[in-house]
Formats: sequence, structure tokens, C-alpha cells
Amino acid sequence: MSNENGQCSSCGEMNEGTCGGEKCSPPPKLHPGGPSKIRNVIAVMSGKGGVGKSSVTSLMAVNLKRMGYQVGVLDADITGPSIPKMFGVKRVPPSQGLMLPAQSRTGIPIMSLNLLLEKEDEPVIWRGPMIAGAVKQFWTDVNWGELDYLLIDMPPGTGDVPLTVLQQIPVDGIVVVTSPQDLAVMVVKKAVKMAGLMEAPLLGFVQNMAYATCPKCGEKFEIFGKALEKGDILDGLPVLEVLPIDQEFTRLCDNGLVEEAPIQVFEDIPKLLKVKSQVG
Ligand SMILES: Nc1ncnc2c1ncn2[C@@H]1O[C@H](COP(=O)(O)OP(=O)(O)OP(=O)(O)O)[C@@H](O)[C@H]1O
Repeated sequence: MSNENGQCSSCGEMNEGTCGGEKCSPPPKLHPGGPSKIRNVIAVMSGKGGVGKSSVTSLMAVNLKRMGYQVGVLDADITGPSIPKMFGVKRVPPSQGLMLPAQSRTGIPIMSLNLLLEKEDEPVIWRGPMIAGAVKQFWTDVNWGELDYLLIDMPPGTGDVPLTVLQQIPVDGIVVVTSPQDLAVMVVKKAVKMAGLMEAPLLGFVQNMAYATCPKCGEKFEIFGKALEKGDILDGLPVLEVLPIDQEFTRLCDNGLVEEAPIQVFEDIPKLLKVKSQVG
């Protein structure tokens, strides 16, 4: 893939003459582990950290599961994984050969590096290629079973992991998360541009932390800037959901009870992706 200066964005060489395409042709798409049958892959991304990718991924998983779909979560945020804590899962079950994901209370399979560590607060101090390698293994070396949707919680930024996921995993749709803040939108647009450059299918935005409501008087405060409405257009893409700052939601996530969150969202996802056929 070359940038506007004709420079290859994988190897950094000028395409004409030196790179010749072969060295830098995108790596092949990978097959999911063993008998896994995964009908749709959705990547949840954002150039910006802390805007709520993991929260949005969890809410999407919980809601798709409530709709009757088989859904799994691949936590590609290797150095800052939040998914296991939100779902209250600690370890993967023992296995021989392919790894098995942990199962949440409602039966959502989850794979995350934190499920393989002795202690959840142990740091992972790896360089980019190793981190990207771990994400690939979570796709190729895990028996996911049959899933209608596998959701990938991406790390912030546009580095090794998003590049690997978009090049090597057959992503059917990307959901981009932002807060209303101009600063966040500016950085998030980089992720949108990256997806566009890689011809990855963008489904739309989720605006998270759009506002907070005073528990005493009910007044709404737009803490990070102008809240959008579902269906608005941002950077040429539809706004799929607008989520407020919700204290109870934070409490449930901290206690591993995200599956109890009474938040109904993402009912349009199946229509957007047209699930090929439902399992079970
Ligand atoms: N709508 C919300 N209401 C209340 N708290 C929220 C909301 N969205 C996210 N949070 C909280 O904000 C923090 C950051 O959210 P989250 O971990 O989902 O962000 P992220 O984009 O995945 O971060 P990272 O940069 O680690 O990838 C978490 O503590 C989460 O519980």
C-alpha cells in the first residue's frame, strides 16, 4: 500500500524501482483456529485511547447475545486489556492443541492476554511485532466454535495491531468509537483514514460519553462538547449510537457484571452486516 508520496507504508521504500510490490504485497488473510466457524468479524477501533472501545465492544457483545446470536470477543488490546475484568472472567480453561476461550456467565467466549497471565496486573512489556503476533494467535490458535459475530477490541492508535488485524483477519465491518471532544475526533479521524486506505468496510461511529445527567435535577451536561444524535453523519459516516456517561455502567464494569447492564443498543448491527445465517 503506498502513501500519497508513492512511499510504501509497510517497508518505507519508494514503490517505483525498489519495492516492486512483491516484498510489500499485503500478507495473506489467515484462517481462524481449527474447526472455528466465524460468520462475521467486527473490529471496534479508535485512534484515541480511553474513549470507550472496550466498553462499546462489551455492550455490543452483550446486546447481540441478548438478540440470540452467538458472539465472541477477541481482546486485541494486548498491553491494556479491559475485557476480562468487565465480564468477570479470569482464566482460560486448560486445553491441548488449540487454546479454548474463557466463557462469560451468559456464554460469550472471550480471549485476552490477561486470561493467560498469572496476575491480572502483570505488565506485558513487548515490542510491536510480538504484540501483533499474539493477536494473530488469538485468531489462528483458538477454537472459537461457531459464532455469528466475533468482535475485536482494538488497542488505541494506528500501529502494528490495527495493521495486522485489517490486513490478515477478514474484517466485515469496523465500528469507530469517539467522544464528542474535538481533540478526540481529530485523532479518531486517523483511524477512519487508515481503514479507508486499507479498503476496510466502515459501518459508522459510536459517540461515547456524549453527556451526563444530573441525578438530582435531570439536567444534561455535555461535558466533552456537542452531543450528536443517532443517525447524524460524522466525517461522512452514520452515527450508530450515542451513549451517555453512566455511573451505574462504570460500577457494573468494575464488578465484572457488564452482562447485567440494562442498556439496549446496537439492534441495527445485524441489518448492517446481514448475518449469513444464525447458529442454533
Ligand atoms: N459511557 C460510559 N459511562 C461511564 N463510564 C464509561 C463509559 N465509557 C467508558 N467508561 C469508562 O471509561 C474508562 C475508559 O473506557 P474503555 O476502557 O472502554 O476505553 P478504551 O477506549 O477501550 O481505552 P483504551 O485506551 O485502554 O483502549 C473505563 O474506566 C470505562 O469503564
